[in-house]
Amino acid sequence: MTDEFTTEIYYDDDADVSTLDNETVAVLGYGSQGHAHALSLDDSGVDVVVGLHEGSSSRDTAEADGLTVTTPADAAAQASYVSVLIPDTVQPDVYENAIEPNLEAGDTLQFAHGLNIHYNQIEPPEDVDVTMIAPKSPGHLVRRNYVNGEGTPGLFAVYQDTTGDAADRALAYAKGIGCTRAGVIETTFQEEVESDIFGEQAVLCGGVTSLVKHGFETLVDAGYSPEIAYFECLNELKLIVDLMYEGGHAEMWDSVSDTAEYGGLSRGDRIVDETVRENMEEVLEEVQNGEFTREWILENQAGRPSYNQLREAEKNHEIEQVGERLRDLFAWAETAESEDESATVQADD
Ligand SMILES: NC(=O)C1=CN([C@@H]2O[C@H](COP(=O)(O)OP(=O)(O)OC[C@H]3O[C@@H](n4cnc5c(N)ncnc54)[C@H](OP(=O)(O)O)[C@@H]3O)[C@@H](O)[C@H]2O)C=CC1
Ligand SMILES: CC[C@](O)(C(C)=O)C(=O)O
Ligand SMILES: [Mg+2]
Ligand SMILES: [Mg+2]
Repeated sequence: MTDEFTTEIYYDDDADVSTLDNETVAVLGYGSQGHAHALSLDDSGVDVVVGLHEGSSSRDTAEADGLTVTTPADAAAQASYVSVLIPDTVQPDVYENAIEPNLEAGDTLQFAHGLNIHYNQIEPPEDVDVTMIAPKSPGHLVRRNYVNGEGTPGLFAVYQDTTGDAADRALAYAKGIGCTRAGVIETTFQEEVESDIFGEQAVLCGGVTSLVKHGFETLVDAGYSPEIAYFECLNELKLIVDLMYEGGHAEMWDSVSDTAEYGGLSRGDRIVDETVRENMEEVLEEVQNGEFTREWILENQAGRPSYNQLREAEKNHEIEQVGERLRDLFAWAETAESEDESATVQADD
C-alpha cells in the first residue's frame, strides 16, 4: 500500500490468496473476463466452479480447460463467492433466477463492472458482501499477463461489507487473477462505472476508432492508397501507443522525429478541438445521469436493432477489409498468433 497517491493502491504483499481457502468461487460466464478469472484462480489454488447456461457454447471450452462446469444456479448454490462475469445486459435476469435464490448470509457477490449495482438493476440483500474487482484490460490480456508472470492493473470497491472481511476476500481474489502484481486501486462503484463507460466511449473504443476512420477516409478520399492509409492511421497507432504506455507522452515525443513532434504539438489540438471536448462533456453527462444506461437497456429489450446496424457498418468499413487482407500477408500477424497460441497452451496446461 502507498500513501503517495490520492487513493489506496494494493499490491501482492497486501493480499493473501489463502483467505479463500475455505471458499468455493463460482465464476459465472466463460467469455473475455470469465475464462481469465476462472483459469487464473484455478492456477492460484482457489476452488473454482464455472456457471454456464444450458446449451452454452462456452461449456466445451471450459471443460476442455479442465474446469468443473455446471449451471449458474448450481454454481451459485455450491459457492460462497459468486463472481458475475456474464454480459451486463443479462446479469439482472440471471441474478433474479439463478443467483439471488442461492445466496446465503455472508456470501460474496462480486462484479467486474458496477453498472447493474450503480443503476439499481440488481439490488442484493443486505446480508451479503458486494464487491468489485475490475481489471483495467480486456480479459484475454488479463489471462495472458497472468500466464507470463505479469500483472494487470485493476480497480477494487466494496459496496456492502456485512462480514467485515469483504475487502480481504476481494483482494485475495484480485491476487488470484494477477491484478495485485500490477496494483489494485481502491474506488467506488459509482466512480468505476462512470469513468469506465466514459473512457470506452470517448477515448479507448469509440473515440479512437472514430479518429482512425476519419484519418483513413481523409487520406483515401484525397487519392492516397488505402494500404498506405491503413499503415499510417491504424497499424502504426499500436507502436505509438506502446511508447505512451511505457513512458507517457514524453517517451513517444522523444522517439518520433522533431518534424512529427512540432507538427503534432502544433496541429493536434486543431484536430481534437474544443468542440470535441464539449462532445466529451455531453457524453459524460449522459453516463452520469443514467441516459446512456436507459438507452442501452431499451436497445436490448427491442432486440438490439441499432447495435446490429452499427456493428454491420463498422464491419463493412473499407479500413476493415484492407486491414484483413494486409494482416494476412504479413509475418508479424503469424508471430502474434503463435504467441497467443503458446499462451493458450500454457493456460490449458
Ligand atoms: N470484456 C472485458 O474485457 C471487460 C469486461 N468487464 C465486465 O465483465 C463482465 C463480463 O464481460 P465480458 O467478459 O465482456 O462478457 P462476455 O460477453 O465475454 O461473456 C460471455 C460469457 O457469458 C456467457 N453468458 C451469456 N449469457 C449468459 C446467461 N444468460 N447465463 C449464463 N452465462 C451467459 C456466455 O456463454 P455463451 O457464449 O456460451 O452463451 C459466455 O461464456 C461485464 O460486467 C463487463 O462489463 C470489465 C472489464 C473488462
Ligand atoms: C475498454 C472496454 C472495457 O471497459 C474494458 C476492456 O476495460 C470493456 O467494457 O470491455
Ligand atoms: Mg474498462
Ligand atoms: Mg467497460
